[in-house]
Amino acid sequence: MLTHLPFQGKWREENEKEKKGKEMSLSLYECLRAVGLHRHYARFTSVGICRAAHLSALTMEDYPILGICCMEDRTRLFNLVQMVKALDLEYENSEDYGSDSGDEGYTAADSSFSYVGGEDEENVYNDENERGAAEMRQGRAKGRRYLCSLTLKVLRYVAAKRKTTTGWILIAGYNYGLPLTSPPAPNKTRPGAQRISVCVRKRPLTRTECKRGETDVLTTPSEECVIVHESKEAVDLTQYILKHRFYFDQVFGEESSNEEVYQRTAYPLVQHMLNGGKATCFAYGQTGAGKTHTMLGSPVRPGLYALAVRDIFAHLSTTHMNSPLPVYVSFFEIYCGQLYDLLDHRKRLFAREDGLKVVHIVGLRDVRVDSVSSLMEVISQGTEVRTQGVSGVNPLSSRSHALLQIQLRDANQKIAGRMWFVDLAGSERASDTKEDRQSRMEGAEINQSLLALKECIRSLDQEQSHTPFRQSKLTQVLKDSFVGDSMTCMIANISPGHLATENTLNTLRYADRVKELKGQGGLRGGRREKTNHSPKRNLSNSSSSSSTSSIIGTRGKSPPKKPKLEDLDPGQWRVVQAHWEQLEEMEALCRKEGMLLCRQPDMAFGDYVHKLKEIMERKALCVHIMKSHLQQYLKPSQCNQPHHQEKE
Ligand SMILES: Nc1ncnc2c1ncn2[C@@H]1O[C@H](COP(=O)(O)OP(=O)(O)OP(=O)(O)O)[C@@H](O)[C@H]1O
Repeated sequence: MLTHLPFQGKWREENEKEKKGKEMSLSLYECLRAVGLHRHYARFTSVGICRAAHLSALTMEDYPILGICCMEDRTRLFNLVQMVKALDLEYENSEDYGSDSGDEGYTAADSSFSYVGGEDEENVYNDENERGAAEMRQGRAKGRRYLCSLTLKVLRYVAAKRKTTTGWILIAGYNYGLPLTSPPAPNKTRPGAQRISVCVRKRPLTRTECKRGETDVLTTPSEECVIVHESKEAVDLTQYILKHRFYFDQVFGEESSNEEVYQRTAYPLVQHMLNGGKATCFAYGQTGAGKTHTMLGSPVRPGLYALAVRDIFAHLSTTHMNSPLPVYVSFFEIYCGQLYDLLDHRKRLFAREDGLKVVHIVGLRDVRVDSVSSLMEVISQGTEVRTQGVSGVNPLSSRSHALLQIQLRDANQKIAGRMWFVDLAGSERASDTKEDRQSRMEGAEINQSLLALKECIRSLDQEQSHTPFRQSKLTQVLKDSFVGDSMTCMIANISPGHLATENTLNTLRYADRVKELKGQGGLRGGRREKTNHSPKRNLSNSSSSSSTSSIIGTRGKSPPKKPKLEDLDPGQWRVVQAHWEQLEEMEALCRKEGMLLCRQPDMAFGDYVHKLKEIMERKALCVHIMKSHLQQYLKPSQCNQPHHQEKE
């Protein structure tokens, strides 16, 4: 407590000695500022507390003397004192810390600081003492470095502490530190009625996962929202939880049945097909996340294939009673960029474009089915020969994309409706796969095709004139589904276990990207306005949109505002920092490999990270970068430096 401390005596003397005409302390001010108590700085110094280290002697009884009265300020000071106490040992033992280097060397003028040591001090010492003076200067320089790191530690500690003590950290639509998704607009159309819908399905923990003691890190608070609770560790080793919130057209919890999922995802597509249209339903996700369970199901719980065919036959039997349209199915896989017929002993197939740019799969076997059971028989034949492999995540992982095509044909054998069900290969990172060459090639091929698929769906969504079908075999054979009046639904399957958190986040980010730019001129614009209250959303919006305006200046928009670093929480600082370093590293590697790095204005931070990861994995030749654009938002060096925050 202050009354028992010789602060009026020993500290003051010490401080008098230390200051010697120099200005007031930096680190104390910075520490107080970090917790929002800098307005009390004068009071602190007036009672002799001029250095951050002095704070460790404070007790709560001293708070009123220092003008700290309200509960909030008391809590802040308490946290700060604990922090300084925790660092005390380091402070005492630090070799870097010069014996006389307290808070000297800096001036405090309101909230801006400048260094005033150095030159002036040299005059204090004469030539004989030059060596000693040089040593002292060195000591001070070390001291200043130490002070800087101390201040940083205090800042990080306090920020982390503040978050942990208040509970969870919430990051909306988390994307490498940049939130992307927004809550859905209130009057949105039903998922099935949209041309493109993106849904998420969470499966329950399996028995094996339960036995392993895995915990469920996913919650689905509403039909459109899923939250990932990611366990993290702060710099001071404090554990905290990051909550990543994502919004989709439809989110299915673990209690949802295949029938329910079907009704809200594929059923509208089947109706569209029965009206002569084209539709595609994708199951996407990490291996073991439930794609096959959703698509194929089991005899007891039939999946989307069977449920769709059930409805098709039911419809045909009522509307075409006399001569129902024949139903044909074909089933093939795309493995390492090659097509194999699963209904014809894995015969190699070729996708060829005719003069009208229509893609045909030459040699593909069609099988006519007349009931659900005959369809299931055909599918089980094909599934048996589908390529599977061992991934780091799953001992029996699907390593190919399986495509089931259901066609209705009229009397002239012309297509009167077509539907694709695509069970995509496991989306886990290539690094999760085994190290042999074949597995790496599989992983790279899968990644490339998934990326191409995302691009195609996005361009379809935005009604762009050019859709990059040829980027992969998958998009090439599905070309027909991306043009005209087609409908698409993507079901992102996610595993709830904590060990799968990273892959789950990647799946959700991917799905989020597919949907991200939905209706740039419409829905998303509306959403953006609606959700601009959050500083994090401001960051997201400014980083992922209108990025050209400040660089190219062609869109007539005012430049996006810089996000303020104080608006980011510590979790974001760290992630941005970490990914930035990773980026630099990857970029350097790309250059070393002689790769061409070209820049494209409309690229968000998350995309950039993804692209670089992709390129590192598949060694492609081109990556689109808007680094200078990113830099203006996310200067990593600023993340930890309060001085820069000040300037912001
Ligand atoms: N919604 C669910 N309810 C109950 N069990 C599920 C559900 N989804 C998946 N499972 C179970 O989880 C396990 C893995 O599911 P599944 O084989 O469908 O994964 P996958 O994503 O198809 O994997 P891969 O890509 O390797 O083929 C299976 O045992 C399956 O029965």
